[in-house]
Amino acid sequence: MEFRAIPGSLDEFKHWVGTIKELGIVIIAKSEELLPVVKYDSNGIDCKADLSESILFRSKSNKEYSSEEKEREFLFPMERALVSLGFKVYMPRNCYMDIRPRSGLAWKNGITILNSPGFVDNDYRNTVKALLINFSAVEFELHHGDRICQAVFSENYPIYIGASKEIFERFDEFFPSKRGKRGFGSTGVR
Ligand SMILES: O=c1ccn([C@H]2C[C@H](O)[C@@H](COP(=O)(O)OP(=O)(O)OP(=O)(O)O)O2)c(=O)[nH]1
Repeated sequence: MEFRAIPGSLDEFKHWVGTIKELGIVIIAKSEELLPVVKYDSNGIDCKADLSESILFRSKSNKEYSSEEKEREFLFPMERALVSLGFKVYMPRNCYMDIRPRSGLAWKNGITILNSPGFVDNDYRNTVKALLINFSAVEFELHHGDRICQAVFSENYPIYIGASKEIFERFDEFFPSKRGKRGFGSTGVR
């Protein structure tokens, strides 16, 4: 898989984006620290936990932990958490993205992706998220920026990757779609 840096400034990006739409995948992280880690020798990217976004927990425990300025959170045994990955993605038609567990976390800590593989629709424009579950008997400590899952694409397009808060926030203006920001059961069950 081929990775290329994208223009960082908003003006350059606006100019560039028109020509790229059918040619490649675009990943925009909210900040440099949340840029997914590119693995040149595979089709995957490692995605990081963004704890500055709220996490939706379903707790089975009565224990309470205070998180230190959202630098860390605890995932209790059998608890699930919807964790933001701090980036948005655009994919050309027919391409989709899978969110998959990391084997090391599953083996060492019992942490996996509950809806594995998570399916990111081609027209989804919100922050990509990971639905984690702790299948171990002890709580798991999660830190901001931890690599918690990996993403793979269904098609072999070049991947244009960069970090910009401004572009991240205005992402759906550049890549309008019918679904927009809706996901996670937005269409109900009937
Ligand atoms: O691991 C995941 C799974 C889904 N999503 C987002 C992108 C996806 O396009 C959207 C909807 O996912 P899916 O179609 O699997 O869920 P649904 O329950 O059918 O939701 P909807 O009714 O919104 O289609 O949620 C993620 O960010 N990560």
